[in-house]
Amino acid sequence: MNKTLKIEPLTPEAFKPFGDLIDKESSEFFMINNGSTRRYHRMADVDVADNGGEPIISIFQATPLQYPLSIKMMERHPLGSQAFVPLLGNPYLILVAPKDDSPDPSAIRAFISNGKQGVNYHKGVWHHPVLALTEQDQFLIVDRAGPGNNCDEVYFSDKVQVELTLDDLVSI
Ligand SMILES: NC(=O)N[C@@H](O)C(=O)O
Ligand code: NI
Repeated sequence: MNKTLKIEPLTPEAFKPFGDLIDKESSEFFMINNGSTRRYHRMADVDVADNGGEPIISIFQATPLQYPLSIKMMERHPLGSQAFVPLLGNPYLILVAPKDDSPDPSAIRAFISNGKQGVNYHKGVWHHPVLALTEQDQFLIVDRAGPGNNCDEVYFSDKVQVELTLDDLVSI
């Protein structure tokens, strides 16, 4: 199977099958703190309690991979959600595939965040490990610590060729 992924802009509707957008621009807010602060309330839920899991907050500092990128694998977290919030405002890529026993390479979708949009992968959603586009980019991560295996990785056979190029980046 040969496929070059088309990179799509990140919108709540497009990302809905995979999780939540953590994005002020597409969220409601209400005023708090005597009218000095907007609260963009509950953009996503932290779903990590299965099997005695607890929510944790971490920072990832990521190095960009080489492009064009051949997608060799996808992973999922069967016991919990995983949120990525960009800390430095840089665009980054997101690769996801629908929940299934194994990731369907033909169903992989690529999105680009404008650098102000975070994502919260729902439990069990197949995704590629973080894809920074800027050297040493930083992300706040909210995911799960606890017992049990919470990371399934599936490597594609050599017959599967899924490419990600930056040539046709949607201007965002
Ligand atoms: N392994 C790890 O903590 N990171 C991945 O889950 C990822 O999605 O980047
Ligand atoms: Ni992950």
